[in-house]
Amino acid sequence: MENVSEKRFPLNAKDYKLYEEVGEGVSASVYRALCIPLNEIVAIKVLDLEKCNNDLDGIRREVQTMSLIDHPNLLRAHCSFTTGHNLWVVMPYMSGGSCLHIMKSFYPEGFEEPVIASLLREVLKALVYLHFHGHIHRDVKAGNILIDSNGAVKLADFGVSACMLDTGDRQRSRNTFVGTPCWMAPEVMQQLHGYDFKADIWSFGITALELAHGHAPFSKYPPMKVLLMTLQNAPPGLDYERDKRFSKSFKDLVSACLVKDPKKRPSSEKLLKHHFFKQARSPEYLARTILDGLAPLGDRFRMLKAKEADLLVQNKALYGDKEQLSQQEYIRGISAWNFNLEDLKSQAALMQDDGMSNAEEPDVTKNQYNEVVNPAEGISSGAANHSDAKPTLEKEDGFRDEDLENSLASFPIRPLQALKGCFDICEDDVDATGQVDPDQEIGRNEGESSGQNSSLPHNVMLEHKKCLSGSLLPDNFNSPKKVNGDGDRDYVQSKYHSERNHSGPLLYRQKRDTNNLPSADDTSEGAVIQRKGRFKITSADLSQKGPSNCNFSPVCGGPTNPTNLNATSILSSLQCILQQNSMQREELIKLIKYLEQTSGKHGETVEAGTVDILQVPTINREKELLSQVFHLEQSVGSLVEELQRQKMKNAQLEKQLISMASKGER
Ligand SMILES: Nc1ncnc2c1ncn2[C@@H]1O[C@H](COP(=O)(O)OP(=O)(O)OP(=O)(O)O)[C@@H](O)[C@H]1O
Repeated sequence: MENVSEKRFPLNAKDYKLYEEVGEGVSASVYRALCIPLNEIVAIKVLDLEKCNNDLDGIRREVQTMSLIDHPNLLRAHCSFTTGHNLWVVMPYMSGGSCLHIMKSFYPEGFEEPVIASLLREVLKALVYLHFHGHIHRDVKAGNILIDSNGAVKLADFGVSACMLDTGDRQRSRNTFVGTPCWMAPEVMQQLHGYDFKADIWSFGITALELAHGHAPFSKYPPMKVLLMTLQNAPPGLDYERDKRFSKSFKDLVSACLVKDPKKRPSSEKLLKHHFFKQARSPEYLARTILDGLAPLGDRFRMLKAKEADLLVQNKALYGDKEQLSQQEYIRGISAWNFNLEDLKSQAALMQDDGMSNAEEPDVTKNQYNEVVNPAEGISSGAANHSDAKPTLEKEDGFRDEDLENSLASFPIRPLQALKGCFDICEDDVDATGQVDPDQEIGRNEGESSGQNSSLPHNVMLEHKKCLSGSLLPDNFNSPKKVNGDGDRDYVQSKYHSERNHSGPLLYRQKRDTNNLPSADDTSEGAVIQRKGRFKITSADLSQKGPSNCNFSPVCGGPTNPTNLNATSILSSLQCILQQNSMQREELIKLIKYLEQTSGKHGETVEAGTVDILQVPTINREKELLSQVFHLEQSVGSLVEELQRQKMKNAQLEKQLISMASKGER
């Protein structure tokens, strides 16, 4: 590996003496160390390559970026090399640690404005440089703003940075899902049109709020909720009332960055000219103000770690391992947030009930709607001036149930697919087309009516659901179109009436078939002779014979003029009844078998009883259906006869017309 610094840093582990740990990330631990030959204190980031989930490309990218950059506000690597299964990245030691650590230890309520301005200006300079060279940092946050003993500020962590120019076609926007949820721009979450440098400007705005409050907006929420809130709520901002201590220019800066439409965000270059930065001071000022009297970084890190461990134990009792672990990573502000679909689902489920009682962040969102634009100064605070802020009614927590539902319905498809490459997504849940597993759909749609009998095995449950839902015909039987809305309502009604008129399922089928009526031009069954309502008589029907005069109401579910029906539809109805009958039998037999098996342990009595109960109605129903079939056959015959008569009448009329016409010509 190369050595990129002017000084030649050795590429051998034995030339370094590792001291205490001073930081920890997802895949790395950072140590204070001594470079023995140069007698210089350095920081060494030790990455366990075996734990990096084969993301060697990402690591190579980080190291490359760290080596190539050359800007006083960017943390540059002295050198890097592998030792055993670890990668060591040697870099300048930033003894102040990260802004996040400093806030956690001494400024839990955030920094004063001049400090924030001084820090942010340095970060912005780094972003101007990165963006100019085609890089998006993608992980701008207080945890990645490091300070050295002199108050020099450096933006660190290129673990997730991306080069906009690193593909052959010089793509203009990225399509990957990286970053830390709280700081992540909405377009990065959405994955609709990719994203660009402006994603860093959003994160920069969130970082500004983080430095002002001591934590990022929504940081108390589970990641899934953060995603939804970022996408749906008005952008967070400085509150007119709560943040009185901050200037209007600061509020303006934040609201300029936190606009959902990336095009409306200023570039880093433009932002650097913002009047907010007029109050930025020198590194010495920072050193004097926020570093003075701080304990050594290693000690602070140890204390914070112990604090987090306590929190972990407390949370364990409350949430259980999994939830609490992701929260813990979250609290630490780790970038490569490792979630999977199941986590998201369970977090989404938690959201519905948690009441958000311990939430403090929603105030920000809620208050945004109360914020007033100050026309005199042309400055607004918070979301009031965000064109994309939605002035809808919200719950106290700033979160709307309908929105949550809508979002849950739409959200998982695209972002989660995009996430597939980056995180551990359960493949089974979303197929390649983004379709939901039909089995799951069945469970979701029919679960309520079926009462979710969990004691039955899955295959029996599905069959059983069909029985309970009225029609024993499969949904797509003879009718590929699914009936929605009123069609379903009719179906539901029919199932309750099916015992009385024995026409439930058939009625349903007839109704469904109306969705599939051929168009006026459809002549597949012969030319249309007569059309009444949804029925038609075609020339093909006229060739058939049979007895006349019958009543079709049991089949059609209501009084119907038999001349309105054609023989084809009646025959298909008869076939339908027969098929339905045999399917009913099959399913009943399956149920009986299942009950026989499961009740085996209860002995003979139960088994015999079960069969009796189920067999009696089956036999009765079969008889009724057979007699219906007989009636229907008669009806078909009479209809065909009637049609024949009409046909003859027509022929006679036609003859008369022809003879009258020929007389008229003469
Ligand atoms: N050069 C340094 N000097 C002092 N402390 C450092 C240095 N580099 C990193 N740290 C500390 O170590 C922590 C973790 O480092 P880093 O962010 O590079 O790891 P990571 O695995 O990329 O973490 P994350 O993904 O959470 O950003 C930092 O938050 C910081 O507190």
